[in-house]
Amino acid sequence: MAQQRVIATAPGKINCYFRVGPPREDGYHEVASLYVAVSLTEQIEATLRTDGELQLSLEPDSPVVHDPENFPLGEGNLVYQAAQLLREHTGTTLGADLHITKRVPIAGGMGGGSADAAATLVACNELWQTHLDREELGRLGARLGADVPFALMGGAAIGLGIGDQLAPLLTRAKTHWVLIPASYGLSTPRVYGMLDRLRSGMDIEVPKEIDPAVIEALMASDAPALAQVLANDLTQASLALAPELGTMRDLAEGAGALRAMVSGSGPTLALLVRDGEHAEEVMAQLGDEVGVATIDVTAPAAGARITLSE
Ligand SMILES: C[C@@](CO)(OP(=O)(O)O)[C@H](O)COP(=O)(O)OP(=O)(O)OC[C@H]1O[C@@H](n2ccc(N)nc2=O)[C@H](O)[C@@H]1O
Ligand SMILES: Nc1ncnc2c1ncn2[C@@H]1O[C@H](COP(=O)(O)OP(=O)(O)O)[C@@H](O)[C@H]1O
Repeated sequence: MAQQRVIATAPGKINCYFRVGPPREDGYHEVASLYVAVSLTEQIEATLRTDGELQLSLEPDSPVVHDPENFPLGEGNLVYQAAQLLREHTGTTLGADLHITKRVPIAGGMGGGSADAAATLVACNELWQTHLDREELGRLGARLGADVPFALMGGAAIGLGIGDQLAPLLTRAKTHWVLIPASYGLSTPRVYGMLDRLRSGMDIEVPKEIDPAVIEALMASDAPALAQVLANDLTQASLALAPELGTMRDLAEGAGALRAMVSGSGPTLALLVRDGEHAEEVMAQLGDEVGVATIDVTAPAAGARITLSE
C-alpha cells in the first residue's frame, strides 16, 4: 500500500578539497573530492497521485533567485528526472505532486540540484513503497548527477571516480562556515571546460587521494589548520568566468574569515570561520561594510532522510 504524503530533506555540500584530472573521452573528469554536507537543506513534499502524473511546484517563499530558464518546473528539473527514473526502474505506475522548498543557491556550486534529486528519490521510494535500499538509490542517483550519491549519504566523505565512488568519513567534528551566494549562477560544464582550456598543453595526472592534512584538520575540527589546506582546482576557472569573485574573496578574508574559497564550481563563496560567534562577527562586518547577504551553516549535516510519512 502506498503512503499518502511524504516529506524528505537533503543537504547542500561544500568541497573542502577538490582535485580534478584531465578530461575523459565522455567529457567527465576524474576527481578527488572531500565533501562535507552543510545545514542548508532542500525539502521535497511528495503527495500521492493515482493518475500516474508527476506535477512539480516551487514553494513561493523559497529564498533563492530563480527564473523558469534556470529552474524549469517540468521535465528539465532534476526532481522530475529522479521521480521518473525511480518509476522506470521499479515499474510503478503511481504519480506524485512534488513540492520543492529550495534554499541552496541554483547553479551555485553547492549541489542543490543533486540534493533535490536525492530527496526526491528517498521521498518517492517511501511514497510508492518501492523498497529500494540505500545502495540501489545511490546507483540510480549516480545516473542523475555525479554529486547525487553524496547528497544521499551526507556527513563527510571522500569521493573518487567522477565524485560518485564514496568512502564515508566517520566524524561528527563540527565546522562553521559563512556562505556568500551570488545573484547569478555558473554552469558546471562551462567551468570544467574553462579549466581544460587554462590547462591546455599541461600534463595533468588523475587525482587518487585527498591530502591527509585536510582530513586530519577536518576530523579534529581544527579550523585554523583546515584554513591552511583547503584546495579547489576549479577556483582559477570560476574566477576566469566571474572575475568579481576574486574581489569578493579578498573582501571576505578582509572581514576576518579564516579563509574564503569558491564552493565547487562556484559562484557561491564558502568562508571558513572558527565558531558560531566568529560567524556572526564576519557576517555583521560583511553586511555593514560590503552590503552582501550571507548565510551561516555548520557541517557535517545528515544525508537525504524522511521527516514525515503518513
Ligand atoms: C563541480 C562539482 C563538485 O562537487 O559540483 P558543483 O560545484 O557543480 O555543485 C561536481 O563535480 C559536479 O557534479 P554534478 O553537478 O552532479 O555534475 P553532473 O550533473 O554529473 O555533470 C554536469 C557536467 O559537469 C561536468 N563534470 C561533472 C563531474 C565530473 N566529475 N566531471 C565533469 O566534467 C561534465 O561536463 C558534466 O556533463
Ligand atoms: N532541482 C534543481 N535545482 C537546481 N538546478 C536544477 C534543478 N533541476 C535542474 N537544474 C539545472 O541544473 C543546473 C545545476 O544546478 P545546481 O545543482 O543548482 O548547481 P551546481 O551544479 O552548481 O551545484 C542548473 O543550471 C539548473 O538549470
